Amino acid sequence: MLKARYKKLRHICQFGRKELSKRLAEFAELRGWDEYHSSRNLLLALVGEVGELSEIFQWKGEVTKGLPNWSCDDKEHLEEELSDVLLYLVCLADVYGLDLGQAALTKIVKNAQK
Ligand SMILES: Nc1ccn([C@H]2C[C@H](O)[C@@H](COP(=O)(O)OP(=O)(O)OP(=O)(O)O)O2)c(=O)n1
Repeated sequence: MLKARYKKLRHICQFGRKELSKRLAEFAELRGWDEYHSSRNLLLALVGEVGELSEIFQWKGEVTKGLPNWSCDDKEHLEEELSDVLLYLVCLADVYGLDLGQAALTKIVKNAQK
């Protein structure tokens, strides 16, 4: 049961990661940004986006799970910043030739064994 669920999750992760990687690679190629997507640049861009994500919560105090009091615009902004972090993370893993979805699933298994 658990094995089947893990297999399904792995399949979904792989599909999602491949789709993201493919679209990101197409986008970068179209704009001629390939040469800028070095490990260093992507890492700095990732940190920058984590900063932008943090700014959303800066000085606001704790938020309620599910963000029931947030406006649609604020939630959309949050979605965008979270996505930017994810996209740079996927780009970075692609530069290293790593399967991030698989690595994350493996890490979850390792965490559970600790
Ligand atoms: N060389 C680049 C530059 C950007 N992007 C993509 C990845 C992110 O999803 C998004 C980040 O774009 P911006 O740096 O313009 O950041 P924001 O979208 O957050 O804009 P702003 O900082 O104006 O809110 O664009 C990319 O793949 N490669």
